Amino acid sequence: MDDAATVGGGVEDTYGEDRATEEQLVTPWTVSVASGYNLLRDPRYNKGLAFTEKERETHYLRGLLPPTVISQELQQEGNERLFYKLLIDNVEELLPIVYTPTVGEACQKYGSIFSRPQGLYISLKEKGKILEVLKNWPERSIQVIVVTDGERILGLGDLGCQGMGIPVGKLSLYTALGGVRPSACLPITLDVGTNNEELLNDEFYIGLRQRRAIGQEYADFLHEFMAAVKQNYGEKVLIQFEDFANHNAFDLLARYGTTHLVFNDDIQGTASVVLAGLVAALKLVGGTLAEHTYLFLGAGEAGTGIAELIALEMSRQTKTPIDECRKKIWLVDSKGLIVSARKESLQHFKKPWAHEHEHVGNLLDAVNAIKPTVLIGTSGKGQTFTQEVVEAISSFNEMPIILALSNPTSQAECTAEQAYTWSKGRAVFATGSPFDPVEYNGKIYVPGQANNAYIFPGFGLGVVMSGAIRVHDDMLLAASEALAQQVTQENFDKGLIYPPFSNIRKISAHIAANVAAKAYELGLASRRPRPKDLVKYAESCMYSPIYRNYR
Ligand SMILES: NC(=O)C1=CN([C@@H]2O[C@H](COP(=O)(O)OP(=O)(O)OC[C@H]3O[C@@H](n4cnc5c(N)ncnc54)[C@H](OP(=O)(O)O)[C@@H]3O)[C@@H](O)[C@H]2O)C=CC1
Ligand SMILES: CC(=O)C(=O)O
Ligand SMILES: [Mg+2]
Repeated sequence: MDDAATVGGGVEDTYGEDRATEEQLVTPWTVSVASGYNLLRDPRYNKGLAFTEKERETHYLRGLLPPTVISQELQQEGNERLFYKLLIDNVEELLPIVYTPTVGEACQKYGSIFSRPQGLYISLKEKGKILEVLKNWPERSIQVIVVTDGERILGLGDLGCQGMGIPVGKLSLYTALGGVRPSACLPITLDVGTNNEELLNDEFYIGLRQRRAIGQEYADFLHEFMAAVKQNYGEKVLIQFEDFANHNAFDLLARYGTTHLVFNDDIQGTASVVLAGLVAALKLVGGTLAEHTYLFLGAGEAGTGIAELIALEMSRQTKTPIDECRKKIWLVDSKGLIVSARKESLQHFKKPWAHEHEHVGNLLDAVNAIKPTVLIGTSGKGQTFTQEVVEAISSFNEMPIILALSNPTSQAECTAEQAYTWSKGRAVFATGSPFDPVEYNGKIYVPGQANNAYIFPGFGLGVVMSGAIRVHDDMLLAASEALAQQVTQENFDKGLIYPPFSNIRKISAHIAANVAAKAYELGLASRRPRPKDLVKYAESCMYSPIYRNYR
């Protein structure tokens, strides 16, 4: 039986209050019905001018609102359902505000804009008491946690405690794009200090003013957190690691992948979305995955994560050992091309990519030496796909595939305009942050957005709705396949390798269904019986922001 299991009469004892002995501490939660002024101040239940006459009468709202009653569609105020309705109905327009690039700026300024808690802050001060801190969060039935320690926020570096904007933003997409209800989502920032001097000296900084904990201290803190989450929410809560630095991210995933339901969005979600884009791109440029040659700028979480999933899919398709497939993929890091002579000094996640080749010191030389058909930027450094680089890859490819994945916009390896102009309109191009369409030689080019936001909401829904207990690589491939299948001829005709975000709820339902199907096939799904039509089931599970009627 798990920790949130039933007691005596089958009543759920989520926080163990009924089972607690007299010596054990319990949290005195109360539940009350909101009415009057308090109801209007509660973002979860407030409907503002959309309260009906009857609701105004029964909930003591007379006089607190002007007399007019208007529909949700016309409302201009702020509450949770209205927020999600607006976001879902205008997703393409609002994504850049809720998500990259604006979320990056919000993190940079989080100290000055902090007003109310949107998630849990768990700092080193809480060591030994993390379970108690989790119990302070008012929601008990949590299905998805996005957690960061703020060390690699987008391509903006260490933003410490102010990284909270990322879990908050990601989880709002879980709801808007994937239909996971907001009350089941919990954003968490683990504050283990920051090495960002500017923040340490900023009077408005909201985090601990100390340098980052490392080594055993860090590992113990994370271990307490992971154990507390499992104890409090059970085995089936999905823990999404987000924007950790790579020296911790790979280890955390390996360490907890066998004991918890964990997913690293930067390594795994990004890999799944990029593989989908590449599979779709092949319809435009021709060839199979194995017939292409890949060069990455950036060999961290995103770069090596994508490389590994491409190699895995290639290996499945060609029935060739994965080691052989890896040889089609090359990566450049801050020291140049990753080659076998560097193997000893490489971080472990780079070692599989250290192929036989002479030293190459920079990207341009690597492009000319490797002659890739696909160039992928995951360096977090802006303007690194220079004119020479784009011209070089365009000189030996009719249609080079160029993905500038680094976020936010300021860190993109090149802009859409640069990619189309320098490739003379021949590049199949997508970016991590959104770029407007570009007119080149009288033709309009629409860059797609290669961002893990296509994958994680649907992936998470699939995991949650099937009651999966572990994440398996095949579930990432399933998500990727479902996304690639959603690209229509109309999208291809515009040069797009991703479907528009305006259809994202439908796309997410397909991704969720494919992921759930794989979880059942692998014996990892605990929800029985398996729903027959998983797409319909996914749609039926999705949160809708339409106002509910109050008694
Ligand atoms: N579009 C999307 O969905 C996603 C985009 N990203 C973006 O990708 C970027 C990287 O993220 P992530 O992989 O997690 O970061 P990491 O820190 O793990 O990796 C960065 C890599 O880039 C290399 N690098 C840095 N500067 C240069 C340079 N000037 N020349 C060559 N290589 C360089 C680093 O080299 P070294 O190892 O030598 O230090 C490292 O290998 C971020 O901007 C992030 O926003 C991430 C996830 C998803
Ligand atoms: C998109 C994302 O996860 C990142 O840039 O880190
Ligand atoms: Mg990220």
